[in-house]
Amino acid sequence: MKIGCPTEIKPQEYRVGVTPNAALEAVSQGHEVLIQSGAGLGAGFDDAAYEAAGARIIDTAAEIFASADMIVKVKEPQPVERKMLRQGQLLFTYLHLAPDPEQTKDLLASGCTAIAYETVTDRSGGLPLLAPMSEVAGRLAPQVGAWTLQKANGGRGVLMGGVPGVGPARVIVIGGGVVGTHAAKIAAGMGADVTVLDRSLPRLRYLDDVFGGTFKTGYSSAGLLEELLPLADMVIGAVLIPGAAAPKLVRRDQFPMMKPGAVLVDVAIDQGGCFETSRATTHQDPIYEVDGIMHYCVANMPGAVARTSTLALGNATMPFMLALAKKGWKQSCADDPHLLNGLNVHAGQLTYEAVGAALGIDTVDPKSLI
Ligand SMILES: NC(=O)C1=CN([C@@H]2O[C@H](COP(=O)(O)OP(=O)(O)OC[C@H]3O[C@@H](n4cnc5c(N)ncnc54)[C@H](O)[C@@H]3O)[C@@H](O)[C@H]2O)C=CC1
Ligand SMILES: CC(=O)C(=O)O
Ligand SMILES: [Mg+2]
Repeated sequence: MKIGCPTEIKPQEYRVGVTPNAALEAVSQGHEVLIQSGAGLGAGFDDAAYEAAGARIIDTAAEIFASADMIVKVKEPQPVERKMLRQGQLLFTYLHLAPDPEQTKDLLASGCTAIAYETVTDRSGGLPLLAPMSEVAGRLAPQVGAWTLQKANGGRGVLMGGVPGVGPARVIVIGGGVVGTHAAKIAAGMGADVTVLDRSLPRLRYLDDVFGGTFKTGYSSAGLLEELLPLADMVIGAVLIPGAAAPKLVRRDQFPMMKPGAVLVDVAIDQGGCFETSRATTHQDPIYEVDGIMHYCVANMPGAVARTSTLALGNATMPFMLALAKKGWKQSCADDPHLLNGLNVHAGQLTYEAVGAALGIDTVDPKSLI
C-alpha cells in the first residue's frame, strides 16, 4: 500500500503522523511511504532521516493526497486538505467530529473512509490512540494553567505550591481519566492542593487506592462543584464521553462565585469543551478572559511538545497503521473490533453513533459494512 504523510497545517501544529521508525517498519513490510518534504522538522526529524528509512520525499501535499491509498496524519484534515480527499481513500488521524459539523459534511462528501484515532478502543475499555496524547495534555495542563495564573497573564497571581507560611493553589480536576490523572499528579507534584472529580466509582476507587495521599477525590455532581468553585484557583476540564460532545459542567452564571483571576484549563475543548464559555484557542493566542475568569482552551496541546508527542503517538498508531496497510481497512476492522470502533465515516455514510447523535445525522452500523 502507498502510505502518505503530509505536513500538518493546523496553526502551530508541529507533530507529524509518521515517524522515521514507523516509516522503516512499513517499508520493510513492502509498503511505499511518501512523506512531504519538511513534514517532520517540527518534531526534529529531517528529510534525510526519512530517506534513510526508505521513504520517498514528496514536495507537495497535493501530490501525496493524489497518490496515497492511506493518509496518516495527526490533526483533523483542514478545509484545503478535505478538498483533496477522494472516494476510496483511507484517512487515519484524529477527527473529533462531534463538535465539527463542517468537517463531518466535507468528509461525507469526499467519499473517503475515515478512522478516528480517538474512538479506537482496547480490551480494557481504554482509548489506546488517545491515551498517549491525553498523557501529554494532562501533564501540560497544570504547567499552562500555572503560567496563566501569573498576574501578568491575567491570573490571580498565585503560585502553585505556595511558600512556607502561604498556602498552595487549589486545583479542581473534573474527570479522572487519563488527562485528569496525569494533570492531578503534576499539579500535586508542583505542590498544589488537588481534588479530582469523576462520575465513575470504580475510577474513584482506583485513584484513591493509588494516589490517596497525593490528591483527594470527589464524586462529580453539580452540587459538589458549586461547593468547590468558590475555593478554586484553577479548574482543569478533563471529562470525556467517547465520541460525544463534552457536557457543559461550569456555567457563566457561576463565575461571580469564583475568585477573580481564577483559571479554567479546558482540555476537553477538542470535544467542544466542558465549560460554557470555552472556545478553541491556538498556541499563538492561547488564553482569554470572560467576566474576570481566565480561559486556556488550546485544542492541540500536545503540539507544544511536538517531539515527545510525535514519538508517543507513533508508538501507539504504528501497529494499527501497519495492519491497515497490510490488510486494508475492511479486513483489518473485521479482524479487530477495536479498530472497527474507530470507523467514523465510510463512502458518504456516518458510522459512529455518538457523532450522529451530536450532529443530528443518521448513522449506519459499522458492522454492516465489513
Ligand atoms: N486539548 C487537547 O490537546 C487534548 C484533549 N484531549 C481531550 O481530553 C478529554 C479527556 O480525555 P481522556 O482523559 O483521555 O479521557 P478518559 O476517557 O480517559 O477520561 C474521561 C473521564 O471523564 C469522566 N467523566 C465523564 N463525565 C463526567 C462528569 N460529568 N464529571 C466528571 N467526570 C466525568 C469519565 O468517567 C472518565 O473517567 C477528551 O475530550 C480528549 O479528547 C486529549 C488529549 C489532547
Ligand atoms: C487528542 C488530540 O486532539 C491531540 O492530540 O491534538
Ligand atoms: Mg485535539
